Amino acid sequence: MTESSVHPALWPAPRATGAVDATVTVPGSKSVTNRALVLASLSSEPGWLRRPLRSRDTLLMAQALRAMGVGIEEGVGPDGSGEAWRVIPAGLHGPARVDVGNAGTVMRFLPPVACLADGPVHFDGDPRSYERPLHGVIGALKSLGARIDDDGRGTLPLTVHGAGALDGGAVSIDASSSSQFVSALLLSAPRFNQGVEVRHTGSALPSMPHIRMTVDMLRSVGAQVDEPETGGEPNVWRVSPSALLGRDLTVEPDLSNAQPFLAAALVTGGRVTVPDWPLRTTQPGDALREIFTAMGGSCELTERGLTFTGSGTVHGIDVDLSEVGELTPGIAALAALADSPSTLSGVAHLRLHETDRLAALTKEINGLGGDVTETADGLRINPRPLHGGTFHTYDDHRMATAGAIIGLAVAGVEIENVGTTAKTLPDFPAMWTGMLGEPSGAVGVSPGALGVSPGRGV
Ligand SMILES: O=C(O)C1=C[C@@H](OP(=O)(O)O)[C@@H](O)[C@H](O)C1
Ligand SMILES: C=C(OP(=O)(O)O)C(=O)O
Repeated sequence: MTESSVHPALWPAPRATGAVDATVTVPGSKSVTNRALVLASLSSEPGWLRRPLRSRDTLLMAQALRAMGVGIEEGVGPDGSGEAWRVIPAGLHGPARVDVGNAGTVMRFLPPVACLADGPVHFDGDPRSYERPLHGVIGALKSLGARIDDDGRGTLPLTVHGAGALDGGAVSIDASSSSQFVSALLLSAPRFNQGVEVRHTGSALPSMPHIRMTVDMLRSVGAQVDEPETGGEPNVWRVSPSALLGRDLTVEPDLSNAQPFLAAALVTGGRVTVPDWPLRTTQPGDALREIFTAMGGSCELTERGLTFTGSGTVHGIDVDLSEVGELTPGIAALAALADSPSTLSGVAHLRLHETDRLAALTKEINGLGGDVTETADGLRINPRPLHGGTFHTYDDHRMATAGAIIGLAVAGVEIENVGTTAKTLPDFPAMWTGMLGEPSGAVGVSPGALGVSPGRGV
């Protein structure tokens, strides 16, 4: 959690004075877009990616793959509907330079791809990328036959000396600090000479839905995957060597980015509809239906999408978020506005996300008068009346959206560097004010409609 010395403009988080009633079209999933880009680049034929997310993380992924020789062109999709990317695989080349920014998916998914390039690929990124764990990927690739120059700390920067191919085979890793280590090795494995067998040997593995997403997407392009959830050995994933198919894939809306909008319905006792919410998905954000229902709302999922309705009161919750860690900042924000205490557990690994999210949430919510305590693996949150103030984001998109949720109910919250939402949701400020019914922040909903519960601090 490093506070930047330069403070980009403060964004006055708009306060809701009534129940929201909005339909919010949420852009594509970061996790699906970046997996699809990698798989399409490794395929043996061109493919289409419709409604891809265009945000910092996905543009960095596209730029990196282009730097290695992949064609990624703008198009309108095979049936003429909607914006799309046409991905044209090619022999992967080095020398190349990859800027990972602070994207976990780019820094973890691409070193295995770079092993297949025919020259050196240098990886660098934001200062925070030097602190985020990469040891599982670096160590595994070295033991599978790769030559990597790194400084031995298990982080960036590094250079992968691609040899045009990688042996692959069996490897053991400790992925308790990030599920992305497992996903990274599986995604490129069909192109390794012997495929891969990845065995997780550490303590609990976080973010299992994201590993399911990797397995599902690999299977959808023709890869053969054996894994624990379909009868395989616990904590072991095997991918056989094979060619991959080019596909025409439409990216689902990012359900984790739907979180702040659904939260607005919960906080204001309003209603928000997210069109195209998938009926079946591996995205962890789908768990919001259950979590936010437990926190006081109700939802209806139809072919059209998800409609979530708040009751006007936010309840505290005791919940293990290990499977859905990226939802923690938004849930913590709601918990600070609730009518009873909350305990969020299973998310120690969030200390190594975009920032140390447990420290950042504690400091910023307490800075507004809250009562948040860090535990060994999460947060304990006692709701208290909050007051306005600056909510720092530490270059973390989900800190910015968490602050905006609090700002709905607390006057005078100002978000420092709301632009950091560009990591996965570049239009967030406009979408937020649009949801609230005003183009620029002042919210003109009739007063009195906002159900106020004791702990909310409004
Ligand atoms: O594979 C993915 O797309 C992701 C996996 C998770 O990472 P961790 O397992 O490191 O938490 C998640 O938090 C991140 O936002 C996206
Ligand atoms: C942890 C996250 O991102 P990353 O892909 O950079 O790990 C996140 O989006 O919450």
